[in-house]
Amino acid sequence: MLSSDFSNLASEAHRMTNYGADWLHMDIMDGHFVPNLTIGAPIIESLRKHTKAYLDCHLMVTNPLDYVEPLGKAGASGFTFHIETSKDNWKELVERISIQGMRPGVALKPETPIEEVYALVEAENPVEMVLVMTVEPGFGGQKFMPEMMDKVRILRKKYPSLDIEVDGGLGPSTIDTAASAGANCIVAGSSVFGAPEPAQVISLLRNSVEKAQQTH
Ligand SMILES: O=C(CO)[C@H](O)[C@H](O)COP(=O)(O)O
Ligand SMILES: [Fe+2]
Repeated sequence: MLSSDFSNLASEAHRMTNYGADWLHMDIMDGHFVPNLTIGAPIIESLRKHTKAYLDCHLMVTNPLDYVEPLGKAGASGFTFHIETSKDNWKELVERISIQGMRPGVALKPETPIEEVYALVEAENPVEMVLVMTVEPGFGGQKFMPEMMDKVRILRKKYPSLDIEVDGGLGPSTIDTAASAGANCIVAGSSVFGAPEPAQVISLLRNSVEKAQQTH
């Protein structure tokens, strides 16, 4: 939703779910962890009144713990924090996210090694999704980094049933690379919002993932 018209968020959300989107990816940025500022819990709360869609919140903030309760109460569905901000308190974070009824996920920046998330996937209270950033976090419309696919391949081999999300620069020209590496949750902002027929792009992305899953 980073590429949506923020002044018409509810109608943009309806537009995307009608076009076939399964989830709405909500980029929460604090102007500190990343040099951009977007939305927070009040806007998620407002949007929740207009849609039943899964709100997949991606926390690009320095203190994700501060956002758990507000976002849980606002009706967020998934809460994905960055490992770079949470090396010392991820266990507490995951536990509190689950208590708030949200699905915990962990994200990693391009320069962060994949090994840093293994403990979170293997924990007693594990994260349920790993988000592999395929651009530097902060802005939409950047170029996909194919070299991040090594991380996706390693994760898919190690954890066959894990949800692996890729985020940044995904669209018709990059989806096959991500899908064949093993990604099954695809975030697409500019390629969908910028398309003359967004429904066609969404269906192309889905088909690519389903085809790759059949051949795995
Ligand atoms: O987390 C993000 C940026 O930090 C966005 O989710 C991501 O960039 C999606 O936008 P696009 O598809 O335009 O690259
Ligand atoms: Fe994102």
